[in-house]
Amino acid sequence: MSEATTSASAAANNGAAISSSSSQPQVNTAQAPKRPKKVKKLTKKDIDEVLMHDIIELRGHNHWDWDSKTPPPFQNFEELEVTIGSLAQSGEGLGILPDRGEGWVLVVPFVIPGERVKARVYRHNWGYSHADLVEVIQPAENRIAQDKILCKYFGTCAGCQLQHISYPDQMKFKRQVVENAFKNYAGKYFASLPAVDPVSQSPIQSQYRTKITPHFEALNPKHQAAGTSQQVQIGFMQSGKRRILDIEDCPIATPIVNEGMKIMRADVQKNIASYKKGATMLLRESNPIVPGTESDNPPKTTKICVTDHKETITEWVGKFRFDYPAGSFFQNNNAILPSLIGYVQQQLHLPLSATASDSSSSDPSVSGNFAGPNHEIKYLVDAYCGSGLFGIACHEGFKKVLGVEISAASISCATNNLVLNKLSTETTAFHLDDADKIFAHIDFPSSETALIIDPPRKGCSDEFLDQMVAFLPARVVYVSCNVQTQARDLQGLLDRCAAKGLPGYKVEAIRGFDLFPQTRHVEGVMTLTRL
Ligand SMILES: C[S@@+](CC[C@H](N)C(=O)[O-])C[C@H]1O[C@@H](n2cnc3c(N)ncnc32)[C@H](O)[C@@H]1O
Repeated sequence: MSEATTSASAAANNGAAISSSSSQPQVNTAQAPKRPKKVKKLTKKDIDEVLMHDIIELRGHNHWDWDSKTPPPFQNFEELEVTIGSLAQSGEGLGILPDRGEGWVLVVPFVIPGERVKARVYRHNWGYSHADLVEVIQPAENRIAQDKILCKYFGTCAGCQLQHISYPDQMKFKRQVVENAFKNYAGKYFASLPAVDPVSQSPIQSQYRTKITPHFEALNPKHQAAGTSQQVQIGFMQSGKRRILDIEDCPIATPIVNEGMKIMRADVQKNIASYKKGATMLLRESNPIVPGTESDNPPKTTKICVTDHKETITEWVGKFRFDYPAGSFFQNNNAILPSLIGYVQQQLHLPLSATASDSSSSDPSVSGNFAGPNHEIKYLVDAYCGSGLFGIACHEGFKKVLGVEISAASISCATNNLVLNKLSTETTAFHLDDADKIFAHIDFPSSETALIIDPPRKGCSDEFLDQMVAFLPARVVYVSCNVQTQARDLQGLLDRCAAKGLPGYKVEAIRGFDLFPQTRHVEGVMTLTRL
């Protein structure tokens, strides 16, 4: 059973999306999440706020009958029947309880809109409660049959949210997630945005993750002292609980990563008594060149699983080789990278007078590479460049490329990747710096410069957007694993332009890429042209 919060008011104190000073819970749907001066890690508040947008959309209004003292209209751990009305961005189903309170909402994982389900409530917020799925009473016609579900841990493990949904339906859901993000967090400009394009599919929907990070906890010393036998749990968090689920293999991870997991599990199990604390393990696929074949064209590669953060990973994206530290950032779905890169490249080189329909007409997962360089745009800036993925793979057609990254280990790999890919260090360079200062070092003419932004989940800081508006690159391609902060940043950018009396940017295209099949996550790519 899940840990319960005993009163709605206690839960509401955590759910800061709801104003506790007002007698009615409110979400300010007109404004983007408040941006701290220097952007920090995303908090539960931000996540609750995203969920609240989805709840308000389902209820059709933001009027509530409760104040912060109102307890939920049922007992803790009560089992309730509800019909699922929609899927939240979290991948959880939302259902209104018509006969309990006025429109109290249940948040239930692993369900599909239209299904009648039984769920056990365990944590309450102001106007909604989280519940474990107990039973699907009336399954949706499109629910994947239990014996066809990819993973035996699905429904218990917190890692995947969508394995019970067909892949085409996952794509429809993710497109909606992207659209809702722009509606809720760039609402002022939503009417002027192009329709969100269909999500580009991953060529494989299982065995795609090149990196996983399972956890384990040390044995409980009290049980050890009493000589009670204990089973060490090595795996991922359980859905809705703060407990680790023991997992022997993960069907969305690549085969070599699963082989590595077997070896690592056996090692941890054997030596568990020596661990004072639990830990998170790293398992990452690497494809190094087989020694002696370096001068072959192409050289032979092999697959290994790396577990040491400091080791170097070798990964191939199309014709490019990327070496990077095992513990640093790199995209986790190698199979979709050629089409993501092809699309970003195509978007960078759109004619500056392109229309939205020009830019979104082709499905990059089918068409592949870009049509050719746009001679109006000669310079490329790669902000948050990591180990140089976009700067290197998209360098063709640019006179100069400059990348900036805050991790010293990544930047030294990015520089080494230039050499590995035989790119000139005269025309392509990577600098160790804060992206907030990226334009301080750039003497490219802004009307001939394209900017790639690929920040962490928290998005860009105020300082980053301020300097961007001071520079005004002619083309921007913004890649993000968090479409809510991406949309918030778009609004921040356009607001800044308006405040300065500048015409701002036209949004050419918004498209999701499915880097994370079977999960709720989607990568957003947005293309802007300076007006
Ligand atoms: C989502 S990753 C993208 C990396 C790269 N574009 C890729 O696709 O491999 C974000 C990167 O931003 C870097 N980063 C975070 N904050 C930064 C900052 N303030 N300035 C520059 N880089 C930053 C991180 O170290 C990380 O490598």
